[in-house]
This record gives sequence, structure tokens and C-alpha cells, in this order.
Amino acid sequence: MQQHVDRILEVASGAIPLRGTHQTDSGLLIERSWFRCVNEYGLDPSKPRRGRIETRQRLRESREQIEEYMLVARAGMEQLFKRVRALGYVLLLTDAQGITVDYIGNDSWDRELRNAGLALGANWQESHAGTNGIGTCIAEQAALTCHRDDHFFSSHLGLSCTTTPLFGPEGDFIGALDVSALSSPEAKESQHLALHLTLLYGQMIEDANFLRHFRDRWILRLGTAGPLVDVCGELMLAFDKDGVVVGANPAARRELCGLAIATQGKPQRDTIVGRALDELLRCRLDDIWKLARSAHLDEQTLITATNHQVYQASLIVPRVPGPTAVARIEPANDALSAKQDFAALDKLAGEDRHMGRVLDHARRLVDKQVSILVQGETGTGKEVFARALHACSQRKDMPFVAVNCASIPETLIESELFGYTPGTFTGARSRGMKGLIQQSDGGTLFLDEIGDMPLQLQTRLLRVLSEREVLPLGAERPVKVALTVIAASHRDLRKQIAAGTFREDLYYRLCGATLSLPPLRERGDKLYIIDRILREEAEHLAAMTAISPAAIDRLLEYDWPGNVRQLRNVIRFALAISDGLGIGEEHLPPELGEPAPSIASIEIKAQPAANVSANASEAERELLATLQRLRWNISAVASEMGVSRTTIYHLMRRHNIVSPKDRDLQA
Ligand SMILES: Nc1ncnc2c1ncn2[C@@H]1O[C@H](COP(=O)(O)OP(=O)(O)OP(=O)(O)O)[C@@H](O)[C@H]1O
Repeated sequence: MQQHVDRILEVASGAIPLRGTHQTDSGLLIERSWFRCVNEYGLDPSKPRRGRIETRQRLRESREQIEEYMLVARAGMEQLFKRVRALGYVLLLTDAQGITVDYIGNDSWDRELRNAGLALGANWQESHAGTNGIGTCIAEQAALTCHRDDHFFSSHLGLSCTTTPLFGPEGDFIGALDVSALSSPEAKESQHLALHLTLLYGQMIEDANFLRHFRDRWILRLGTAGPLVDVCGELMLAFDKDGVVVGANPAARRELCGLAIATQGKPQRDTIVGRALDELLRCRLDDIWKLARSAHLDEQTLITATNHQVYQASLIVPRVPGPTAVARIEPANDALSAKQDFAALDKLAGEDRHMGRVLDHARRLVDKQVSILVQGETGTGKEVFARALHACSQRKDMPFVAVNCASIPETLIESELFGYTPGTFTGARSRGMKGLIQQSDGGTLFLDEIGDMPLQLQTRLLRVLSEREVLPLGAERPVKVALTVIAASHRDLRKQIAAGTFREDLYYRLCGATLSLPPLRERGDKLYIIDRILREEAEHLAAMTAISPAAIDRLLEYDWPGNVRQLRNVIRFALAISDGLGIGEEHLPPELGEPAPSIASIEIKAQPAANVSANASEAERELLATLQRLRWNISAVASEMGVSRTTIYHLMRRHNIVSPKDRDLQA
């Protein structure tokens, strides 16, 4: 026992290098976990902790969130159990937090299994259970076997646990499938078969979930086992009639985005949804439609665009008949229908590569029933963009309902979103109200600042999104809604997930595709935006659209921390104070580095410099003194005075202050 403790402490102290030879090697994963347990969670291998069993209430909540997934997983577990029962294994299914939500075991060992923590409600998170199959699989999001003395605590030394992560149809991490034995032979190799079976059934569960989730879509299966592709395609891509990907299984996300190595087997999100099949595979869309008709094997091979792998391909037809099925007979030649009007999206950008890509993806995603997450700094135009997506969609005549999750008081947000029935409240609200979600029925629900939504409401929203129905406060029956959600945030939601303030499962529900708007300072089409806003604002004020070249330069040079919103405000301000006769430099507000007022407002801190004329203003003296003190480093002076570099140059010109270097040059 002491030897086991010493070994862990030695590895955790960094005294010996980690022994694994490959990133996915179980040995390396185990040692990394020991390192985490000691150094991050402060666990002591000589002081085992009692297993944690969650309350029934907590277990119920966990199960409710993954009901659909559990249904499919249960069927897979039953099949797997038939194969491993005789070998003394039990099966566990956990959620993403390591809580055992389903379990198949042998009743006759019930007590021993419970004592070992192999029971419903057991929480296997590494941070308190130490290194173990489930906890470490979750931390690493990779399959592994945690065999006997791989475990951190001596109380688990008899166990052998083999676990694989499970990912949902939208690439989200859902939980883990575990095959465990109370006792097993010494050699870890004895668990090879358990590992292969766990991987196989894990993939079957993921695939079944995927097929179920995308049952009304076309699905392309790609496999390397020749004619077996129909029954065991390794890569699966769900796509629409225009050949745009709407979903991909973990293997497809890894293979087709060329990201397999960098991510230790974690499937990548956001890089594949919204892309065209003919970008990912070396073929035309027509070749894909031909698959539906061809009977010859050689016509059914496709080659990937990134790593040139050859795959056997087969096509699964949507189960729900409808417009998508018609497309099989008359496939669209062009990915985007020429008739569709994208004017609202087109006018959002000029010649900017980043925005060009975003708009290209947006055009493909309109009407694809993929939830979109728009990210970008404040004022970059997330709401404007969401409205444009709505305006270009078939839902354009239905309501666009914008909800700012940060500005509705927490006490009201629930009733505002979900509504309430008559009599739920007293007083003015007694008549009942349709919630904002219901008001968006058939249209678009725009959830702005989604990162500010309270956690408890995130849980309710998650339910609405999965079940497509709302239960107003006080109501007994839920109401169905045709929901299309666009969410937006200027926060980094992944950081919020890590901090525990944003639900990971909700994040994955919301970001079928993530589109990031660039900050204005990085856009190459500033001139286009200035021109557009100037025209719009001038029309509004019945003013002239004239603007001096110097003023344009100033607008182009500025950093725009408030992005397009700030630009619009600046133009509106300038038009107003120019009396509608055209904008000059002098009409721009002080924050852009205004000539006289800005220097007058600079706080005077230094003594006047000796070589400044007697008539010089105090501000002038201050500027010169600062320039001299900071050795004519304009950036340092600008930063000390809290103005831009442009303003400093401007002030120097205005007061005829010339740096020694320039004076030498002039001489
Ligand atoms: N592409 C654009 N063309 C013209 N005006 C724009 C554009 N994008 C944004 N704006 C203007 O900027 C202002 C802010 O836009 P919007 O509210 O969409 O930003 P946001 O990113 O949602 O901001 P926040 O994060 O603060 O909610 C709006 O007044 C809008 O008129």
C-alpha cells in the first residue's frame, strides 16, 4: 500500500517523467490524473475519502436533462451487458458531471457493488473520488482503462474500470459509458477486450442518437469496411438539400476538420456545421445525390479534402417526407438558391474577409433549423446581424422577439420568458400573459446577453429547447412552440462554463453554429461602414452627407472600443453639431482626439518647461514637459495623458512643437 502511495507522490511531484508514450495511452492519462489529484484537488492518496452518493432529487434532475440520450443508451447497455455479464462486469452510464444516472449490475453482489461505489447516484468526479475510470475519462474526454493500482485511493485498488466518453449529436459532451469489474486479473492487458467492447458500444450509442436526432435529414455515412458501410459507417454527416452540413458525429468532426491529433480525441465543434459537403469532400454535390441511385461499389467512393482518405459512402434518406425528399429527385445545383433574397445580410459588410466568411456561413444557415450563437464585442452588431438573418429567412413575416437577458430584472425574467396563466398573480398582472418565448412562435427568438441568464432559468430554457414546448407559470399543460433561437453574447461562454456560471449542455444546444463578428478596429471595410451609416443618419436628420478627408482619416485611425455602435453615435453627434452642412474634423467628439478642447482639459501636473514662450498656455507647457520627460516617445506620452497618439501629433503641430529628431531632419 505504502509503495502505491509513494509511486503516486513521486509522479505528482514531477520527480519522474510521465511514462506514457502517446497522448491517448492510458498510462499517460492515469499519471496526468495523479498529478491533478495531488496538485490541483489537494487529495492525499493515503487518506481515502468516502464515496459520494447524490440525493434522489439531484439524480432526478440529472436524468431529466438527458432523458432522450438515456433511452438510447439503455438499449445499448442491455446488449453490452449480455456480452459481459458472465465475465463479472457491471455497466454504468454517467452524465457529464460523473453522476451515475443508469446502471446494470448483478443483484447478488449488490452490497459489494454499493460499497465500491458502483451504484446509481454515485458521483465519480476526479476532484473527490481521485483517479478512476469515469472521473479521468471525463477530465480527459478520452477512453481509458483504470486498472487496479491505477486508482488513486487504496479503497478502489481491486477495481478495473474501462470507460469511454459519449458525445451528443451536436458534438456536446454528454457523459460516459463504463464497464467495471470488482476484481480482475493482475495484468492490465486482460482488459483489452473490455476496452474494445466499450468503444464499440459507445460508438453505437452515439450513432443511434445521431440517427434519431437527424432522422428528418439526409445522412451521408462514410466507412472503410467496404460494403459494410451501410451497417457500420464510421463518419456520419447530416446535411440539407443544399448540401450544407447541419450535424456531424465525433469521428466526422475529427477526420474532416483535420483536427484529430491536436485535441486528444475530443471532437471539435463549430468548424464543420454550416460548411458545404463539396468543401469537405473532393466531389460535387451531384456526386452525393448519385449515391442514392447507384448500385455499383466503385461509384460509391468519396475522398476527403483535408487528408485525402478514401471512404466507401452510403446515403440515408430523410425519414420524414417533405421538401427535402423532393430535392433528391431534383437536387439544387447551386448550394444557395438564386431566388433567395439575402439583401439584409449583404448590406452588413463591404470588403472584409472575416465578415465575408461570416456572411457566407450565415446565408447557408438561414432556414436550416440550426441554433446560432453570435459572439462579438459589445456594439459589433450582433442584434443587427440576428435581425438580418431573420429578415432573410422564410420566417421573415413572423415575429422577431428580442430578449435582453441582462436587462430584465431577475425577478421578472421567468414570467417574461415563460408567461403566466390568469390568476397566477394578483393585481394588474392577474389577466395572464403570453411569455416572450411563445410570442416568438414561428418566428425568431433572439436571446441577447445569454451569458447573463441566471442558472436556474438556464435549466428551464434547456428544457424548452429540447422539448420545444413551454409551461407558463401556473399552467398545467405545456404549450408547443415552433422555436428558432439565435443567442448572442460578448462574454466568453466557455470561460463561464469553466467557472460554473453557464450550463455546458445549454451552450451546446445554443451553438449549433457559432458565428463571431470582428471588432470594428480589425475590419477592412471601415470606409464602407462609415459611408453607410453617414447616409442613413444624414437622411434621418435631412443633413448633407459631405465629410472632409481629414475627418475620414480620423475616423479610420480611431480604435473604436465601442465598435459600430460608437461609430454611429459619433456620426450622429458630428452631423448634429455641424448644422447639417457637412462634417469636418472640428465636429468630431473629444474622444477621437479633438484639437483645442482636449488639450485644455488635460490636467496640469508638471512645471512649465524653460524653453516655452511666455505666452504659451499651461496646456502647451504641460505637453512639452511631458514630451521631454518621456524622451519624445509619443506612445508613452499619449498613454500618460490618456489620449490617442494622433491627438498628440495633432497638438504638437498646432503648437508648433517639433521633436529634436525632426528638427535635425529639417535642418
Ligand atoms: N453592420 C452594421 N451596419 C450599420 N450599423 C450597424 C451595423 N452593426 C451594428 N450597427 C449599429 O450599431 C449599433 C449596435 O448594434 P447591436 O445592438 O446589434 O450591437 P450588439 O453587438 O448586439 O451590442 P451589445 O453587445 O451591446 O448588445 C446599432 O445601433 C446599429 O445601428
